[in-house]
Amino acid sequence: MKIVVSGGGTGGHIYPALALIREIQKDTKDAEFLYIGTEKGLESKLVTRENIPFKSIHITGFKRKISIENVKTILRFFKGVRDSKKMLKDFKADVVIGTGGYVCGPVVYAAAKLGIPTIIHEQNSVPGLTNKFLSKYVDKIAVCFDEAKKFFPQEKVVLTGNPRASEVLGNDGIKGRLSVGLKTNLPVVLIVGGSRGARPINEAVLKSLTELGRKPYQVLYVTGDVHFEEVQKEVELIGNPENVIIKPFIHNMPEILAGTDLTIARAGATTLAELTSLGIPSILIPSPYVTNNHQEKNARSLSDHGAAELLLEKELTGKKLIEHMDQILMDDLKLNEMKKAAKKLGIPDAANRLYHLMEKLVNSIGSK
Ligand SMILES: CC(=O)N[C@H]1[C@@H](OP(=O)(O)OP(=O)(O)OC[C@H]2O[C@@H](n3ccc(=O)[nH]c3=O)[C@H](O)[C@@H]2O)O[C@H](CO)[C@@H](O)[C@@H]1O
Repeated sequence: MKIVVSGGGTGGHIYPALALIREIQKDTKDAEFLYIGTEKGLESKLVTRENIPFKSIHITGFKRKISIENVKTILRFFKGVRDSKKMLKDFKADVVIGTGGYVCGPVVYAAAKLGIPTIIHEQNSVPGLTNKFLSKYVDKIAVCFDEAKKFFPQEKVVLTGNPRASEVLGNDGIKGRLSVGLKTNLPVVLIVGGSRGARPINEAVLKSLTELGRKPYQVLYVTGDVHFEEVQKEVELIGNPENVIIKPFIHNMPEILAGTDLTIARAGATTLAELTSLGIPSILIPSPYVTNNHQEKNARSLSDHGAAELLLEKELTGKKLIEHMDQILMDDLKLNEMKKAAKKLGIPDAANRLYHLMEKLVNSIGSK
């Protein structure tokens, strides 16, 4: 089977696509893949390092305000559709799956117009602009939250969960810890601001750095690639405590998560799928800068069930961060309750569910 996957911009759209590819590769040697993304998005780096054939189109996102840029985006969209059609025909795609981000718009639309079976995967509880647009044209819509169903045509929607939830299972946490220089005998707090890092989280962590150095736990603090140098400069002035390891980006996140006791993160949907699948307690600081405030809604779907604590960015300080961490890590009962609550919300077989949906769709169309 020839499978085209498209999704990009940020890790939250790319890692689910990669996890689906790996699930299919585990099951069959007969699948061929083509990933269509943009050169500028994180996908051009992440996909090529996995040795998956990658092609790009040029496309930008819509601005919410009326602007001349939007006219250019419309022109780029139609050019993107033409380029995608050519790529899909040359590759002879049997099915096309979009995992979100604006690059999916022209690719999945082109596939639908060519009569190729199409699926979109929506990670969030509130869908993005591209998936809402595409929902009219695609055959199936895979969602990760029941709350997301109401935004789409009912006959197309299936709850699959996020394939990344499956991929993070069964990894070696000790190997993960050793890979970044963490000790094996102390609890680990992972601090990460989503795939691109988050300045407000970085500021709060820097304010609490000295205090963190006195704690009976260790911290893996991931700054985000673009913020790393700036953070390092500050750290040189403050001093880097021995129990705090600082990295720009983590490429072996499944192993790292397997060795993590508590996570402090933004509330990107893919991160949340990983945390619930593994049953990792978290303190979530949703980004208020996203469409329809969807990260807060994502976060509440965990915090309402006791799987996470919600800390709004407007209330975020270094002191608050440490208080929350201490309260959870110093209380075994609470930690265990949160673990159990998180695990209950996970969909660990999500990759298989999405793969199955894809196979069923291709077979049903093939037999018409
Ligand atoms: C600002 C923005 O628009 N963010 C969106 C984006 O977030 P973002 O790209 O930050 O997505 P998520 O937090 O959902 O997922 C990040 C992914 O990157 C991985 N990772 C992260 C850091 C790192 O160093 N290494 C690493 O591998 C995580 O394990 C996870 O698989 O997509 C999500 C999923 O649609 C949305 O919910 C978010 O609102």
